[in-house]
Amino acid sequence: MSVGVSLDQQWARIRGRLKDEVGEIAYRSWLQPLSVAGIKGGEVSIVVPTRFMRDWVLTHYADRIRALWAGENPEVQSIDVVVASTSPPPVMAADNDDSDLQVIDEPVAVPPPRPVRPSPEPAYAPPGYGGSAYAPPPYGASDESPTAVASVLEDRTDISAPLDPRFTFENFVVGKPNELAHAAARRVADATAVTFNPLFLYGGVGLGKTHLMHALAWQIRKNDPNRKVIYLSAEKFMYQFIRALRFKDTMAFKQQFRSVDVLMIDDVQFISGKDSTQEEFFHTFNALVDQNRQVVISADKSPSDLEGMEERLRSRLGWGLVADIHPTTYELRLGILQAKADALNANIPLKVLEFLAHKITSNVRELEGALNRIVAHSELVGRAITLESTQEVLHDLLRANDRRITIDEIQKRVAEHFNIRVADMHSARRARAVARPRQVAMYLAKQLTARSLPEIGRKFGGRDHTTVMHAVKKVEELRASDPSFAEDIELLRRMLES
Ligand SMILES: Nc1ncnc2c1ncn2[C@@H]1O[C@H](COP(=O)(O)OP(=O)(O)OP(=O)(O)O)[C@@H](O)[C@H]1O
Repeated sequence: MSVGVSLDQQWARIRGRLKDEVGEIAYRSWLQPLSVAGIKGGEVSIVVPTRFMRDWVLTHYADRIRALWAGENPEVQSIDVVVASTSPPPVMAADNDDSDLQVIDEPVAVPPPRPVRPSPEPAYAPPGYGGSAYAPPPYGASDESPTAVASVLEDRTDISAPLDPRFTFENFVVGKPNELAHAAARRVADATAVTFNPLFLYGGVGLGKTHLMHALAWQIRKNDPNRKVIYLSAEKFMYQFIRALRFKDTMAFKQQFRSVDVLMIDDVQFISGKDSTQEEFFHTFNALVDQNRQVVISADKSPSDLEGMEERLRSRLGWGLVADIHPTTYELRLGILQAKADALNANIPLKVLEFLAHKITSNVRELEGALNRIVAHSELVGRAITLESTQEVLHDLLRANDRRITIDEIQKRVAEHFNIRVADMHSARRARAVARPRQVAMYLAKQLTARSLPEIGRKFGGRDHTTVMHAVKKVEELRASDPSFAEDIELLRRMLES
């Protein structure tokens, strides 16, 4: 039949339209590997390399492909999507628009299934058939790279990551900054029915997200050992997914993840910008939530702030309960230090713990590291822990933790505290209600930053350094004579330092 070439051209045009409509990444993932075997009785046969891809194309793109075909060729009424296999398909190469397209009169011959797991090869490219029709799905952004895939091939451990025995609820110290996240994790762990789904925990580095996730998983396992809980990092999720693609094993991958009672994914920000992993994650997530299975996610930012995440995923992640872990306060740091010192059975003077809680404000991981260092040092040299030895042993860490508080921050905090406008810090107004907070801010700027008096003056509406000196003196006097004023200042200082 002479229509072969025109069918070829039609398919090329349809592919062009699809690419424009769905975008480069989705096109390369799901549509580029498609090829057309022919047309028979008004039905176009489309060949895909895997069953997973067939399911995907049928659910996501079939209607559109059919409509585009009907637009191109009035003869077309339906499409059929079939899985190809190891032998070269009797079709045009998806990437080779010059090849002739055969029109077939027989149903597409579907070659026997390919082995599910070819033996791992060092090379990234999957074994293609005839080197033509199959283009490996792209792995989203550049990080999903051949090297990543290669390293993943070695990793064939259980899908759930091991839980750290130290990360339990019993060992988690609760304070204001983490009380909501802790209560939510406890509720989910002890609930018999799914309450909020997903539970989304977020907070800065080293503030206890992983600890809480593990604690939750331990608790669920303890309450009901039959519940299937999978905990893993988003990074590992991505590697598993890549490996599944690599081995054409995506159905097993899906089944594994979609048959759990509780799915916990840590550090989900890792898949930002990795579009194909996000896509898969999104579907896994939806499938579980639809079946009323519990999903728990952690991240370093709130769902709405996760850049590089697809909008629909971000909004879906925020549907349940979003609980944040705030930076630690002095009290929480001290509480954590005391708990860890007890656990280590170490005899550490309270003033050393207070000193550490005051100085190491970055995160709990560093705080713990500092404690371990001074304990180890004391054991090695056989001397008791003192404030002096602590300062000596930790001098590098302490320097790095010298918080650089800015004058802007001080002005903002003080203005908030006294309920005045930040602009009043710079204004010429002399009313007491404004002038006193301004003096407090100047005083704190002198105490908490390394700025000189003239520099501070400049930041307060170009005031003279003598004005700053006067403010510092005045605040010191008031602190000495008025305990509630002194308390206010102390509170502000702590807030700024935490
Ligand atoms: N409230 C707490 N009580 C006791 N230990 C804590 C607390 N918060 C954090 N930790 C400890 O601090 C360390 C770091 O915590 P974790 O690994 O959970 O942080 P994270 O928020 O997951 O960090 P990252 O963002 O790097 O993944 C752990 O050893 C953890 O046990």
